[in-house]
Amino acid sequence: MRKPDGKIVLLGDTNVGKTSLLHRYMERRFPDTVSTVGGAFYLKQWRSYNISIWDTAGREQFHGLGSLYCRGAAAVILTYDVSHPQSLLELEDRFLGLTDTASTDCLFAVVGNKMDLVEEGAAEGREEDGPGPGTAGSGRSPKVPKLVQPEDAVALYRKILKYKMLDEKAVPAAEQMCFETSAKTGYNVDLLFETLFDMVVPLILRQRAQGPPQTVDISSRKTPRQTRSGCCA
Ligand SMILES: Nc1nc2c(ncn2[C@@H]2O[C@H](COP(=O)(O)OP(=O)(O)OP(=O)(O)O)[C@@H](O)[C@H]2O)c(=O)[nH]1
Ligand SMILES: [Mg+2]
Repeated sequence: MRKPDGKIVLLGDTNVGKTSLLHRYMERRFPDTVSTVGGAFYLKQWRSYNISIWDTAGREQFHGLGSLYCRGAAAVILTYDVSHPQSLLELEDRFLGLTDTASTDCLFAVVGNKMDLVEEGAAEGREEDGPGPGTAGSGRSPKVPKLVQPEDAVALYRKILKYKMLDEKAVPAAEQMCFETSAKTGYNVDLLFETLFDMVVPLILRQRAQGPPQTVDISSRKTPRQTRSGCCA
């Protein structure tokens, strides 16, 4: 298998729909899902580049793995559920810190999923393959109030930039990086992934131009003298 050229990671609380979004994009389906254990990835060829997309487990017990998956990531998709405000708060409290291991010029997308569930006309798009089985996904679910607004996602995006000490003018605008999606209907799912792929490609090219990461040749270093106590001098 060819080494991926770039990596995108999905993060967010359990049940927000990370696995479903990835299935919808890669397999064009909305299958029944089980809560993810650990993580899994898909490889997507985008133009001449291989991009790995990592699905992570949102459950607390797997939290420690998040920063491992984020290592060197070119983009992170922070996912919440538009009918569940706590899932947006969790992104800041529990998940943002995991991205410290991502690439220094990592891009961030903030994604509100399950738009089909909320009382708003926007996500009433055609279902690509009809309703599939599953709890929240089966049949026509009764609408619930939309409890997280796009402005809340934009506010989180600004907090991310502050946390990362990034200049707002040097990164994509919040409006470009905050999405509302439905894995069930497919609403905005292609837009989300393909916008990110296009943004990640220049990053890959930049990394290639800079060459491989600087390494230290430890074989050429002198062995430190040992002191009597056995410590290194
Ligand atoms: N109505 C609706 N249900 C969704 C949507 N996306 C996911 N679901 C449902 O929400 C539940 C959780 O979806 P998953 O994709 O497994 O959630 P997850 O974020 O991967 O959860 P973890 O793996 O535990 O972190 C499932 O019952 C899905 O069918 C959506 O866009 N609309
Ligand atoms: Mg999952």
